[in-house]
Amino acid sequence: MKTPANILIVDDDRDVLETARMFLKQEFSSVDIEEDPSKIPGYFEIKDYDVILLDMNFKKGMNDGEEGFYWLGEILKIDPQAIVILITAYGEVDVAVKAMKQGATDFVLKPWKNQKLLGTILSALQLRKSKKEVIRLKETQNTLNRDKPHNFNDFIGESPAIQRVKDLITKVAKTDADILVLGENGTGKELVARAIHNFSLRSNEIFISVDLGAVSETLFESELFGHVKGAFTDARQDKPGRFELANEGTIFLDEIGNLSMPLQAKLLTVLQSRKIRRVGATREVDVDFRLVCATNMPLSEMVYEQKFRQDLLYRINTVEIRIPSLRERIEDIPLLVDHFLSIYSRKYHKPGLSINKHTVEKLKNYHWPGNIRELQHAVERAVILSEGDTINSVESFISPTTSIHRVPSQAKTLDEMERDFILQSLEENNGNVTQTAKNLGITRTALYRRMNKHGI
Ligand SMILES: Nc1ncnc2c1ncn2[C@@H]1O[C@H](COP(=O)(O)OP(=O)(O)OP(=O)(O)O)[C@@H](O)[C@H]1O
Repeated sequence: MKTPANILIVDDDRDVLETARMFLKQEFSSVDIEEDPSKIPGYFEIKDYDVILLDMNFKKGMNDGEEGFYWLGEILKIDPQAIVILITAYGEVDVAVKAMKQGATDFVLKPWKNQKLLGTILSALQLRKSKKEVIRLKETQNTLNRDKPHNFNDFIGESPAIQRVKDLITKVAKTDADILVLGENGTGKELVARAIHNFSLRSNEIFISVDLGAVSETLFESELFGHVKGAFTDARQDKPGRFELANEGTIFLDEIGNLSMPLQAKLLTVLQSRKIRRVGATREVDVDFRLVCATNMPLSEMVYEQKFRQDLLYRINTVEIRIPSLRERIEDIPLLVDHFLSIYSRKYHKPGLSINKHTVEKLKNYHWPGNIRELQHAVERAVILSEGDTINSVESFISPTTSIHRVPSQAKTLDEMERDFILQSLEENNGNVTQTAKNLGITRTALYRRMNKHGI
C-alpha cells in the first residue's frame, strides 16, 4: 500500500523530474512535478504538501543557490511548517547547510540513489507528522482555553489559608518564575498548577502535565525528551517528548519527589540548559517552557538525607506555594460540599438534592487524609446512594475503607505532633537547643532544620 502523502518536486531538469516521479509514484499517493519555481504558490492553493523537494539552482551555470533560498523563503511564508528537502549537486553542500539554517529540513545530493531518497523523504514525513500533531494539540488547547476559567470560580475556598494561596497564585502567575507546589495528596496541586498557567502570559499555549511517579525509569528519557526512529527496538517512528510538546507553554511535573537520583541529574541538565536532545538524535533543540513542579514529599529533608539533589531543589523552587490540607481549613468544607453536590446531582440526574446541615457539620470532624479528592468522592458516593431529596447519612460519605468514628475529632498529623513535641522539649530545657537536641537524640542541625520547618 502506498504511503498517503502529497509530494511536490521542483527542478529545472525534466529528466530528473520524470525519473523521480516514476520512482516515488510507487511509494506515495500523490507526486507532482514542476520545472518553473514561480508556479509554486499556485500548487499550494490546490494542495497541502507534506514534502517539497526543491532544486537550489534554476539558471544554467549558477551554483550560489540564490534562487533556492528565495523559493525556500516563499514556501515557508505560505506554510511555516513546510518540510523542504533541497536538491543539491556535489560541491554545493555549504549552500545546503546554510539553507538548513534558514528552515530547510534536509538535503539530497544529485544524482541520488533511490533508496536514499526514499529514506530521506520518509523521515521528513515523520517530522511533518510530529509538527502537525503539535499544531493539533495546540489547537485543541486553544479551543479548551476559550472556555477556560480566568478567575477562581471553580477554585473553591474562602478560608484565610486558601485565600493566601490564591493571592500568591495571582502574584506569581505572570512572572514566568519556576514554582514548586507543596501539599498532601488530593489538596489540589494540579488545580493550582493549572491556575498559574491560566493566569499567566502563556495561557493561550499548551499545558502539559507529567506524572513523574507513573513514568518508568527506562522510558523516562523517551517520554520527556522524545526519541528518533530506531533509537531503540520499540522506537518505530520519531516522537516528540513532553518538553518539546510544552514549548512556549507550561510543563507541570507532578510527584517530582519520586524521581531517582540519576533521573534527577538528567532533569537538572534540561532545566539548566533549556535544550533537549531526543534519544538517538545528534542535534539539540531549544525549548521554552514555564516550569511548575509538585510533590507531597518533604524535599528539604530529602536533600538532607541525600535522596534529593540540592541543586535541583534550588532550580525548581524559585517560589514555593504550600497548599493547606483540608483539616487546616475545615471552614471550607460546606462550600466544597455544595460545589461537588451541584456537580454530581447534575451528573446523576438528581436535581434539587440537598444535604442536611447537621451532616455537613459532622464532616468537619473527620481528618480527611485524602483531602479534597476524598471529599469529592465521598459526595459523589453519597449522591449515587441517596434515595430521597436530602442526604442525611454521614456514613455513606466516607470511603468504605475508613470510618469517621475511628478518628478522634482532635486528631493531629504527624507534623503537628512533631511540632508540639519539639516545643515541649524546648520548654523543658529552657530553650537550650543543644540540650534539647541531645534529649531528642538528634543533631543540633537536624533540630534547627525541624524548628525552621515548623516556624519555631
Ligand atoms: N479548591 C478546590 N476547589 C474545587 N475543587 C478542588 C479544589 N482543590 C482540589 N479540587 C479537586 O480535587 C481533586 C484533586 O485535586 P488535584 O488533582 O489538583 O490534587 P493533587 O494535590 O494534584 O493530587 P495528587 O497529590 O494525588 O496528585 C480534583 O478533582 C480537583 O478538581
